[in-house]
Amino acid sequence: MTEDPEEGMLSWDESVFRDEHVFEIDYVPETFDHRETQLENLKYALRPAVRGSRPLNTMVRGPPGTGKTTAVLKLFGELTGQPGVRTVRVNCQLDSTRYAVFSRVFENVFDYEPPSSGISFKKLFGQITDRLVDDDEVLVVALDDVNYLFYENEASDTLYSLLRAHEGSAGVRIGVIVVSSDLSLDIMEELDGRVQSVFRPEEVYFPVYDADEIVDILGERVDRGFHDGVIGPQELDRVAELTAESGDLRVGIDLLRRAGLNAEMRASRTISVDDVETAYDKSKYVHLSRCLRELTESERALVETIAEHDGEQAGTVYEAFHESTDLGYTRYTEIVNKLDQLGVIEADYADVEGRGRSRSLTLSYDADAVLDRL
Ligand SMILES: Nc1ncnc2c1ncn2[C@@H]1O[C@H](COP(=O)(O)OP(=O)(O)OP(=O)(O)O)[C@@H](O)[C@H]1O
Repeated sequence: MTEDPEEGMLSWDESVFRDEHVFEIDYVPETFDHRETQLENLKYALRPAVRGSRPLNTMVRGPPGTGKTTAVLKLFGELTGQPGVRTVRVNCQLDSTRYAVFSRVFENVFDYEPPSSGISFKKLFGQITDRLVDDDEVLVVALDDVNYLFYENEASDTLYSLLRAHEGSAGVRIGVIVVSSDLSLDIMEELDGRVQSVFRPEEVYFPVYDADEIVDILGERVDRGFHDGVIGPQELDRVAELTAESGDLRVGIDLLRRAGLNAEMRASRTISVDDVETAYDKSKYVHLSRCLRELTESERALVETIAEHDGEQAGTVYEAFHESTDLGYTRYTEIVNKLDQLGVIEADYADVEGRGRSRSLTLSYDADAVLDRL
């Protein structure tokens, strides 16, 4: 499409963006629609903290990009204004051991990092709990992406220390929110018996947004991020439709930003459906990268094997997988199901001549794109 130089061309200081920052990954949105029930349930669990009591522990689950972290950040933001309540969000991908989690809590409580020479866990723990008691503060810890603590075999110890802190030190009140997007991980099942007996969390589930909800949510971003009239309803619908394929809102946000950049590249003031389609060639990988990021080593190994045997029967893939990892069939099937559920692969039943029904395993993305991101 060509633009009239007088009317449509963008000069250097012109942009389709009113505020490009709202399309960035760490932007916390002002409005947070379609999560009323989840916020209510989380508030219910946290309310005792405001009254100076130990909050209820909570388990937040749901697929990637469904607003779990944002919900926690929003509520923590509100609680920060409340006297006697301290909130700490730990990203367990970065802090994946008990020591690292408590170091992060220490840093929040004391406003400086624990000594780099290293002190024993017991000391670290003691200093934190003493301070909380002295300051008469209730502590709420959100363990975001808690699955990483499980991968490192640190989950039970970490939760045990947090949940039983009040036993060793009178007056300590700590509540825990665990957040997980790994739906194949049975958190309760994986915890030691000693933790299971003290951890009876409230459960809050975050389902994927449907296309109408996505239009609503992204419409808000559009209003804040683009100048008026930059994207029309038809183009926004297409963005929502493509986002709904994975259900990961990050795809939609990235798509809007890239579509805006594409429009600017054509020196246009408005985004066309074509700008959206071209942007999707890149934005669709936002979800893939998010999914690959959280895979364990054996899960990655299977993705790699499937990439080398794309579209082949599950039995054939198993042989190659077993050859390279020595893992058995049960584990193999679990991983296949996880990858299928994440949308990284499609495991479809098909009739195979002479062998009855068998599953064929196909990557949902281009094999090179997957291997590049592994
Ligand atoms: N209801 C909503 N309104 C506005 N923005 C939202 C909403 N839900 C999610 N988002 C946006 O979508 C992106 C992903 O959300 P968030 O990180 O909270 O998801 P998540 O469920 O924690 O994902 P993951 O499990 O992958 O960590 C963020 O940029 C967030 O701002």
